[in-house]
Amino acid sequence: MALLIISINLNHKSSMKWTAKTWERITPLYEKILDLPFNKELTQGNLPVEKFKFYMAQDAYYLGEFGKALSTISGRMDKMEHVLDFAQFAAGAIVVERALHEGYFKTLGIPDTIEPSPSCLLYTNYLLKEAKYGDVAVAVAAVLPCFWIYKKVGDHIFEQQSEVQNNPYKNWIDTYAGEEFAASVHKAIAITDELAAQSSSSTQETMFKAFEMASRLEWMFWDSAYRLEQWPV
Ligand SMILES: Cc1ncc(CN)c(N)n1
Repeated sequence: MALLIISINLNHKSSMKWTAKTWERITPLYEKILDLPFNKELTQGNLPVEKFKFYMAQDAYYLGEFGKALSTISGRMDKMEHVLDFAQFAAGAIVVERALHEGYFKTLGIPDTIEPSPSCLLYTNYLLKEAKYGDVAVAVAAVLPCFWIYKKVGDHIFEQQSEVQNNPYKNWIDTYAGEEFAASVHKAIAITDELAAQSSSSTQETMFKAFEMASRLEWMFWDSAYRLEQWPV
C-alpha cells in the first residue's frame, strides 16, 4: 500500500509542469517575500514615502536593464513567436512599467541620475549575464520571477485593499494585479514550460537554480529599498 502511494506520488510529480514543480519548491522563499516589511507596509499604505521613492528610482534603473536582458533573450529564441513575445516583454518593461514610475516621479520628484544600489546592480548584472551566456531555457527561467513573483505579490496585496482607504501606492498595486500584466505573465510561464519540456533533467535543474537565484534577488531588492541601501565605501 505504502509503495503504491509513493509510486502514485512520483507519477504525479513527474507529470507536473516545470513551473508547477518550481513554484512548490520556491513557496517558502515566496512567503518570506510577502513577510518583508516593505510589502507589508505597502499593503497598508503606510510605507514611508522615502523608501518607496528609493525603490522606484532603483526600479527605473532595473527596468532598463531588465528590458535589455529580455531583448537579448528575444534574439536568441528559435521560434519566431518567442522572438516576438520577448521583444514585446522588453517593450512592456520599458514603456508600460516605466510609465508607472514617471507618474510617481512627477508627484514625488525625479532623481536626475540613478546610481544602482549594490543589490540592484547584483540583480541586473545577474540577469544580463544569464540572458547573454546562459542556456536560453535557463535565461528564460532566470527572468521568470520578475514576472511571476510580481504578479503573485500584486494579487496578494490587491486582495487586502478592501480594508485599506486611499492607499498612495494604489497605482503600483493595480499595475501588478492588472490584466495586462497577467497576460504577459501567463505567456512567460507557458514559454518556460515549453522550453523546459525540451530540456534534459540536468538543464531543468539548472533552470530551477536560476529561478531560485532570481527569486532571492527579488527578496534582496525589496529589502535593500527598505534599508535605503548605500555602497559601504
Ligand atoms: C525588481 C523588479 N522585479 C520585477 C519587476 C516586475 N517586472 C519590477 N518592476 N522590479
